[in-house]
Amino acid sequence: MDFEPPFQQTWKAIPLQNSSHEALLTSHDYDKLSLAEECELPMIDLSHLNLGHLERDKCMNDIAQAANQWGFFQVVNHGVPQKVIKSMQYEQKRLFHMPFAEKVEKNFLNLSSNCYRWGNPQATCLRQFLWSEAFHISLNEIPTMNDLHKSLKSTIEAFVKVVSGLAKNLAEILAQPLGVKSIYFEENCPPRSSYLRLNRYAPRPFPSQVFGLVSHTDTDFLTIVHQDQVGGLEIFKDGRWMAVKPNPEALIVNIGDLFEALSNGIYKSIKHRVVTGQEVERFSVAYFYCPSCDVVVRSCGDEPSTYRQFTLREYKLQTQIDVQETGEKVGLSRFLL
Ligand SMILES: O=C(O)CCC(=O)C(=O)O
Ligand SMILES: [Fe+2]
Repeated sequence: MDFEPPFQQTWKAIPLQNSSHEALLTSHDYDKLSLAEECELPMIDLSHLNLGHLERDKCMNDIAQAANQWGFFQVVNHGVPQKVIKSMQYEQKRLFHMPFAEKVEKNFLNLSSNCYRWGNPQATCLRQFLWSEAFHISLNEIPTMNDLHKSLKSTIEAFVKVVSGLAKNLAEILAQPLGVKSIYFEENCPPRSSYLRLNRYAPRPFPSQVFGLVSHTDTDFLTIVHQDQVGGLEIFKDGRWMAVKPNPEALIVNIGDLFEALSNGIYKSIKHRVVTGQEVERFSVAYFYCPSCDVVVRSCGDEPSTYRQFTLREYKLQTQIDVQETGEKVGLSRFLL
């Protein structure tokens, strides 16, 4: 197990006020995590976009409705070949199962130094600790990735190629009812401004649940996620946490903060988190569809804007400050008018 980051030691080193780590694990706060009810996300069959006018319009309407009412939906017949998904899963597992000492090396894969992340260095209490590791890769960096891992690089390239096309299509469909010009994404989201995140959620060594990812919203226009069959993704809907039922055929799509701002709150960037399993590790890959850092995002439509305009650069900077000061991202509410 030389690939496993030292989760347990780091977790134990987090100072506690009045309780022991073991006592906290059996406390009410931790136990109630397991109560999330399972839900199936709205299902969109994208093959309907290629049928007649009526089916196409209904499909587009269903997408906009899901973005408005759930902020999350799943798509099938999405055009990402199973072969590409399978090799992504294979390469991802191989990557995370490399020795921890290599993964933390500065020039590992020839990616930027903060690309590999594990745990949560900023955690000031147990509930902020993450029992997971990730490679957060700017698409900008992929061409210069280390050729020592050729098959990983070519798999990432193949995956990104199809998923970025899907992200753009979905964004354009979502833009239509808002009256946002269909060229908007072509103009503002160059192919290399997006991100890919490979996630591994390590099995937790004790019975009570801990987070793989704490509650958050995504900082992008939209996210496309492929998760394996282990489960653990939860969304906050109608005042409670609901567990997303895995579907082997589907990709998950969720609205990010930038689309919520652009749509003036019509599409919802909702909170989600990942709870880890006890016996098995879980893998997921997320594609974050983003504009260039200096594009000004402003709300569309005739209604008074809920949020002031901002750039992604500004938004990320604010998030960094908030995380440093409070341990958490505050998000869109920082930009309320
Ligand atoms: O692992 C998942 O299912 C979700 C990942 C996620 O929310 C993220 O990377 O932002
Ligand atoms: Fe997320």
